[in-house]
Amino acid sequence: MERYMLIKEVGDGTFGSVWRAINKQTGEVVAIKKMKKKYYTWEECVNLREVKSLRKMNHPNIVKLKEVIRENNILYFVFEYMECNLYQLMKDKEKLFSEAEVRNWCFQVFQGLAYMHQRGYFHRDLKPENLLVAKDLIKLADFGLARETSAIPPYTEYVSTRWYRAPEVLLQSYLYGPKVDMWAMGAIMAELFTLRPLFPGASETDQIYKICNILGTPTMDTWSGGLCLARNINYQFPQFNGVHLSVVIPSASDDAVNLIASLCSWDPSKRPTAMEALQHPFFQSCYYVPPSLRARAPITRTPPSAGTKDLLEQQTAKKYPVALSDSRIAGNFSSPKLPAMLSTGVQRKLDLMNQDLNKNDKTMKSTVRQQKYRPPVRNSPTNTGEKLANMTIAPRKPTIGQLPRPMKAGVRWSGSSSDLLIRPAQEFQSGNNYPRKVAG
Ligand SMILES: Nc1ncnc2c1ncn2[C@@H]1O[C@H](COP(=O)(O)OP(=O)(O)OP(=O)(O)O)[C@@H](O)[C@H]1O
Repeated sequence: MERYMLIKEVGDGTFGSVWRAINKQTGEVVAIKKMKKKYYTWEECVNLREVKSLRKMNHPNIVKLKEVIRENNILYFVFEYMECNLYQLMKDKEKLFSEAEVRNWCFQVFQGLAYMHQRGYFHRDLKPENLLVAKDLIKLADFGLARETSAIPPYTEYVSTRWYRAPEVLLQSYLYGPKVDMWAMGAIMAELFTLRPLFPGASETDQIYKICNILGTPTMDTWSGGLCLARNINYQFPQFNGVHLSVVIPSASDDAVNLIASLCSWDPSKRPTAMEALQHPFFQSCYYVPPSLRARAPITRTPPSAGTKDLLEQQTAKKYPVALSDSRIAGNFSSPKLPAMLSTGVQRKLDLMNQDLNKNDKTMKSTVRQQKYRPPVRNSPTNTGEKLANMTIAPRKPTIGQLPRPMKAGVRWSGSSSDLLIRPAQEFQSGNNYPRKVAG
């Protein structure tokens, strides 16, 4: 560790604190995650999920693990450094992000996800804090909960931060898969548009309540498997008709709303894969023609109906999807100031995915924000957590089209989930000191 000089703490997670540091020999700025738990042998370290999964991943939208160091029984991960996380970008934002910005980020995240899902991993804890941003680049981080899809269920331990937790996980399915990441992305994408969490549940029960409130109660048609899961744990869904997502996310285009709606399908099998999401019309403009080709070829967009094959054919034809959908950003590609990672990594994205498709058959089948974004306290991840088992929520009076009340700064609540929806905003205490901890 003497090779590194720690500069400043930039993050304090459940498992470790993260520092901006400098490699004294090379001058390179890195992020060093110092694990809180002590590690007395190397075997313990190499078996860590974060190590096992990350060392196998090499993708421009997945944060690069450079080195693992164990010194005095303390474990350090050395990562490439990223400027901030997506939550930090959202929390102080006064104006909404443009759709082009949302599109750019989401396109990249789906590429990272497509890559990791194809390699047989899923993340399981996607949330804005785990999406790291540097300029126009965004990368998946925090693989502490990543899991191999080939791992044998049941998956019983704690999974994912509540607000982004898929309904099958909330209902204690032991057989969930990569589609949990797609659900989380639907919730994150909506949050990028509104700067407020889509399903800010105050507890696991309230989490399902909030989902029902927006999506409508699941039915045999929309999610028969979910009704079984609920029955298994003696849980009764609250009754809601739901609202159209365009009402909840008014600034999003029809394409964006359509994609979010399919990502947030109750039934995991109805959610698109990451590869399918990349081909959604919302990303139609995300195809970048390198400057060298611009004079010769017009930008070709992926037809809305294009399948994987078409997409891959387009890559072969050197139409690089780089999630840079406006000309200002695209122009940056010819800039000599462009960071090396942009010039090398980004254009390889779908090429890498293409390789993986062939190689790896393990693939499993602008308005000012009205309220400051101040989520509630959350508990640390826990294996026990509160459970829905044996808990029955009496059907509440159906409230057609009722939306969660905008969250006030520092909203704190006690009482039932329904209170949250009906209490006047002024009853909420205000204050800005709420840590964004919603796990459990
Ligand atoms: N490579 C990086 N570059 C810059 N900042 C980083 C980097 N990695 C992590 N961070 C910052 O540190 C925070 C915590 O990191 P990380 O999520 O890996 O820790 P954790 O203990 O696993 O957290 P969690 O409580 O989410 O499980 C991130 O939200 C981010 O703000």
